[in-house]
Amino acid sequence: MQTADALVLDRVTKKYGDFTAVDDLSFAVHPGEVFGFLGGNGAGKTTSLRMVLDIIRPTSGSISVLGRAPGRENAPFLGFLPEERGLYRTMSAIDTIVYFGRLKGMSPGDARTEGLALLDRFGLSANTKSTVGQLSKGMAQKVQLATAVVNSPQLLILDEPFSGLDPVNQGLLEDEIRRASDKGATVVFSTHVMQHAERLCDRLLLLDRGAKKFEGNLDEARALLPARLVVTARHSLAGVAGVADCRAQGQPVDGWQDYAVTLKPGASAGDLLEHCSAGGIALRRFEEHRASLHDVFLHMVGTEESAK
Ligand SMILES: Nc1ncnc2c1ncn2[C@@H]1O[C@H](COP(=O)(O)OP(=O)(O)OP(=O)(O)O)[C@@H](O)[C@H]1O
Repeated sequence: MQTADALVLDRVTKKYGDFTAVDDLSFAVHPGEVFGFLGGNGAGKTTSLRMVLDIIRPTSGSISVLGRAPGRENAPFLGFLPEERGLYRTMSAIDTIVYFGRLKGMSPGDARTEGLALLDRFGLSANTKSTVGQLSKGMAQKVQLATAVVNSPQLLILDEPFSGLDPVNQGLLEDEIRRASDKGATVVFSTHVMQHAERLCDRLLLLDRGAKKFEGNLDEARALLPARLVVTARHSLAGVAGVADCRAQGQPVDGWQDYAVTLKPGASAGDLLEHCSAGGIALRRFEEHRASLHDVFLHMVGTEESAK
C-alpha cells in the first residue's frame, strides 16, 4: 500500500447479510486530485465513503486515509459532507459551523473567523444568526458545506454534494471544490450526475453494483467507446482501414452524401483522415463526436435508468 496516497482502498468488501454492497473494491486517490466517485443508485458509493469515515466497518479488506487507518483521530484533517443532510435545527448558522470546527480540533476563535468568512462567501452573511430551521433547504446545505470545509481539510469527501442545489449554488459548489483543490486539498465526491464529474475530475472511478468498472482520467474513460464521426463524402467509407461501420444519412446532394461513421476500437479520427487522403477520397465535412461521460456511463453500466 502506498502511504503517499491520500486515500487507499485495498480489496474492500462490505456485506449486509448475504447482500454484497461493496465487492472487492480497490483504488487509490493521489494527493491533490479531484476524484469522482461515480455510480447509479445503489452502486455502493455511500457505503464506501462511510467506511472511509469509520462510520461503518468493512467486512474484509483495508482502508488507509492520509496514511492512517480510518478513525476519529483523522477528524482534524478531514471534511465530510454526508448524503443525508442533518444539522441541529435550533442552532444558528455560525454556531453550527463553530461547533463542527471545534469537533475537528479548531479553537473557537479560528472556527468563528473562518465560519464568518465562509458564510460571507456563500452569500449568507445576513443569515449568520438565523437558526438552521429558519433557512431554506439550499441555504442549510451551504451551511453544512461550510461545516465540512471550515478546517481547510487535507481530504474533503462529499457524498452527492450537488443534489438539492439550484444551478447557481451548484456553480458555487463547483467553485468551492476548485478552491479547495487549488489550496492543495484532495477532493473525493460521489455523484450520479456526469456533467459535474466531467467538469471537475482529474480522475474518476465508475462503480456498478459494488464493483469497480473503471478507474482513470476522462480521456481514458472516453477511449472506452469507439470514436464516432459524421463525414460528407462522394462514396461510402466502408472498407477504409479502421472503419467498423458507415451508414448513409439522408439523401445525397449534388453527389455528396452524409455518413455516420463508427471506428474500430483503437482507431482514431486522425488515422481515418490520413487513410482518406492517401486513398484520394474527397471529403467535404469531417466531424468527430467526442463521447461524453454520460455516454461512457451508459456503455459501461448498461441502462439509461442507472444514469439518472
Ligand atoms: N444498512 C444497510 N443494510 C442493508 N443494505 C444496505 C444498507 N446500506 C446500504 N445497503 C444496500 O447497499 C447498496 C448500496 O447502497 P449505497 O447507499 O452505498 O448506494 P449509493 O451508490 O450511495 O446509491 P445512491 O446514489 O442511491 O445514494 C444498496 O443496494 C443498499 O440497499
